[in-house]
Amino acid sequence: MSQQEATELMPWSREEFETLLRAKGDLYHIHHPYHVAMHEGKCTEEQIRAWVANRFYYQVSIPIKDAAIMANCHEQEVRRHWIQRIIDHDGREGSEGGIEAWLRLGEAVGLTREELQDHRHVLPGVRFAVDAYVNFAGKATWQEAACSSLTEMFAPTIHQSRLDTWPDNYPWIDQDGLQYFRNRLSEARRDVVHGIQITLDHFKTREQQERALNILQFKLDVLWSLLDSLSMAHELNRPPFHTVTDQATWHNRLV
Ligand SMILES: O=C(O)c1cc(C(=O)O)c2c(n1)C(=O)C(=O)c1cc(C(=O)O)[nH]c1-2
Repeated sequence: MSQQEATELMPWSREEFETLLRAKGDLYHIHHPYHVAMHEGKCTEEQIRAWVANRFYYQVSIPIKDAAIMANCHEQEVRRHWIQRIIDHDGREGSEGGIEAWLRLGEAVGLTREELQDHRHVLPGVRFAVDAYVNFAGKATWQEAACSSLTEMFAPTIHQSRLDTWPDNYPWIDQDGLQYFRNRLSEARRDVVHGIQITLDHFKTREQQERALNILQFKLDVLWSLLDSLSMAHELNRPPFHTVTDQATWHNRLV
C-alpha cells in the first residue's frame, strides 16, 4: 500500500470528524430558494400556508421516527435520553408538545387544525421524502439513525432566523404562533449534544466516518427534496398533474 493510500484510510480525529460533519451545514435547507424567499419576506400568504401544512407531515412523523429508533436500541441508558424527543413532540399530561405548537402555528397563518391533521395539502414528494427518513430510521442501527438526526446541528440558526424576521416580514401572522420555533432552540441544542456524542463514539474507522457523512447527506437530501416539492407546486405552479387538471390531485395516506 502506498503512503498516500495508507493516509487516505487513516480515520479522522474526533475533532476533524466533527468539523466535517458540521461543514455539511453548507448544504442545509436554509439555502434552498424556497427557504431563502421565506426568510426575505418574499413568500405570499399562500406559500407560507403551504409550507406550514406540508411541514406538519414532518412534525407528526418525527416521534414515529424516534420510536422506531428506540425499538432498535437495546441500551436502556440511550432510550432514557431518547424518549425525551418523543415527549418534546407529543407532549404529555399538562404540557403541550411540538405537534400542538405546530397546530397553533397553522392557526396563526390561517389554516384550520382539521386541514392540517388530515394532511390534505401534503404533496406526494414531501410525503415520500419524510417517509424515506422514517423508513431509514426503522431499518438502520440506532447509531446510524442518531447520526441522521444531526441536521439538527443547523436547526437553531434557522429557527432563530424565523423568530428574527417573520414579525416584520409577515405582520399578518399572530406572533403567538411562533412559539414552536422558540421551544426548539433549546430542545435542538440538547438533542445535538447527545447525537454528536453517539456519532463520534460509534463511527471510528475512516470507512465508517465516511458512511456517517453519507447518512447526514441523505438527511440533507430529505430536507432539500421537501422544499423542491413545495417550489414545484407553489412557486413554479407545477403541482402534480398540473398539465391535465386544475384540481389538487394526489393520493391521501395509504398506511
Ligand atoms: O425547521 C427546521 O428547519 C427544522 C429542521 C430539522 C432538521 O434539521 O431535521 C428539524 C426541525 N426543524 C425540528 O423542528 C425538529 O423537531 C426536528 C427533529 C429532527 C430529527 O431529525 O430528529 N429534525 C428536526
